[in-house]
Amino acid sequence: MAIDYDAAMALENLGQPFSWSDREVMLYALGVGMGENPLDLDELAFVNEGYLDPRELKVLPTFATVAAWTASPGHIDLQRHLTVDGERMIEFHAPLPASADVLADSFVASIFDKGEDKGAVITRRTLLRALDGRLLTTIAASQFARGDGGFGGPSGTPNPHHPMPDRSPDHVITLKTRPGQALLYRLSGDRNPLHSDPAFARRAGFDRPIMHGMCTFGMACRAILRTYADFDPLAFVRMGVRFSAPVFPGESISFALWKDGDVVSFEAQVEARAVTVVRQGLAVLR
Ligand SMILES: CCCCCCC[C@@H](O)CC(=O)SCCNC(=O)CCNC(=O)[C@H](O)C(C)(C)COP(=O)(O)OP(=O)(O)OC[C@H]1O[C@@H](n2cnc3c(N)ncnc32)[C@H](O)[C@@H]1OP(=O)(O)O
Repeated sequence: MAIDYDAAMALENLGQPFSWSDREVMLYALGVGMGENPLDLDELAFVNEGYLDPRELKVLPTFATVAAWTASPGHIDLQRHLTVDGERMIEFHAPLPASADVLADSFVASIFDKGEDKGAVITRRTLLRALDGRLLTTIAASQFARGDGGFGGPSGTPNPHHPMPDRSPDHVITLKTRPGQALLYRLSGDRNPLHSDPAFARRAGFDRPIMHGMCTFGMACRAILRTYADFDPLAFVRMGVRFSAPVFPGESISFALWKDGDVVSFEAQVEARAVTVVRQGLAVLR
């Protein structure tokens, strides 16, 4: 069924409650590959509560992407198996605590028609607030619905293009993923069978399950935390990416990073296949 543009744009859902504890925070950090080396004390701080002070547990900023994973303005009828994550942009207004009760407001921000042979790009915006009303994060999540183009909506793009600097990267950080990483990551909320069920992945045109875009996003955050933020989760003001090709669990991802003032630009490659999997990466640091 074609997207009903006016009905979809009117969707909103205000004040949906969510909560998490240190268990969800640690499970998420494990899902994006932290704790592989239990003697790496910098990453251990994200997967292990402090023995002397449990408040020492650090929260990865990109935990925001799963903290209210099921927050939704309402249903849009899409061909689910053909829908992939296209882009993400998060604004970090205040630190996420290691356990919290929050409220989520969700809206449809835009829907662009890329044509019948390409798809539709749907962007949902979610605002996470503490119970006292303080804004914690704003998340703009764009999905590329490959089977739903040509519905007659406006053409355009949700986010401005962020070009990479015209010089060699200042740093390249290569992070390994494990063959079973998506099976662990999905327990943080996104149980889309595209990441776990080989038959479902084949229906979508992939010869095996692909990695969650949000897992790659969390790994980019790890690379930036390590390289430019001294593992301080509070350093992040904003972070965004475009997913330009799928990653398969088990592959190594090389993050190319540039820093100009407070702005980190980044791209990611799976060098073994010579494919750029993340483009237009942007992180603004305090
Ligand atoms: C109801 C169900 C909800 C499901 C929620 C899903 C949540 C998760 O579980 C799903 C996932 O995590 S999927 C994994 C992560 N994502 C991916 O791997 C996608 C990788 N990207 C691609 O495959 C292609 O870029 C692809 C396919 C995205 C686009 O490739 P092409 O068709 O070759 O596009 P191209 O010709 O390069 O460009 C056409 C127009 O689209 C714009 N565009 C390209 N990539 C985009 C992207 N990633 N996001 C947003 N827009 C994008 C281009 O700019 C171009 O626009 P215009 O014509 O206006 O210039």
